[in-house]
Amino acid sequence: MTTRRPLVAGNWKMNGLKASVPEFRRIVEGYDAALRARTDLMVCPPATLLAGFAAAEPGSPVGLAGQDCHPAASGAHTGDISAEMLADAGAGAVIVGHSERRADHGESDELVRAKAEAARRAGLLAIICVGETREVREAGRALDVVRGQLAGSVPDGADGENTVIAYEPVWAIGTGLTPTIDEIAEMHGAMRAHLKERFGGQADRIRLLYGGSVKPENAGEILAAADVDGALVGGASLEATSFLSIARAYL
Ligand SMILES: O=C[C@H](O)COP(=O)(O)O
Repeated sequence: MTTRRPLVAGNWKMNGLKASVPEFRRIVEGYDAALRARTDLMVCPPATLLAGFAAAEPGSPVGLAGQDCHPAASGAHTGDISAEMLADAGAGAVIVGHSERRADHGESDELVRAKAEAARRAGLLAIICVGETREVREAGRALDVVRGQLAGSVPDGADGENTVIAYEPVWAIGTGLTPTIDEIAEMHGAMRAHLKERFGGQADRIRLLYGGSVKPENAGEILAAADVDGALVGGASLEATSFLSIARAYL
């Protein structure tokens, strides 16, 4: 049986200023030997803070990640940031295809896949997000829709070293609502089965995170669900205390 090392990643979204450096430091200080032995920890700050966080804690065991990247390495793309730039700023990973980007910027599966390929080109771990809307779940089509997103968004050659998948039901993000543990396990099992059809044994090495209203109060139950290899945390990652408390569910 393959052992997957858990990953707890904090997506700060469009939150944080230079004044947030001490909060990041508290996360680094709280990532003690016991936690390090059990789980990877990562913070995904706004791009403006990446280099500052990296400089504030050089060599930190807490990973840093971007929240998006352009498919191209460089060029005339005003306002965009490439995977290479994120790597240069100190990131080791990048989130692609978050539902907020799919909704706010009309990102398609094809574009998300190109971004994941760009992440690999730059040597970054791609955290590829998928997840259904409330309407889709209520219509009983959640599994099919997420399988379709995986088929379209995950590049060929994905493996445990270059890819993490985050299942984030759109209706659970920032709402305090979560699927039942059975629903989470069902979805993660379906995602694993889909990845196995395409990638064979490598699928057992790809970590599947759950995201959507993960809090210290529900982390223990969610992180113990079958085929859940960690969490992508939004709001509760902004404070070191709550973020670390979620990671401590692994102790
Ligand atoms: O990327 C993180 C997710 O969108 C979850 O956000 P949330 O924990 O605030 O619900």
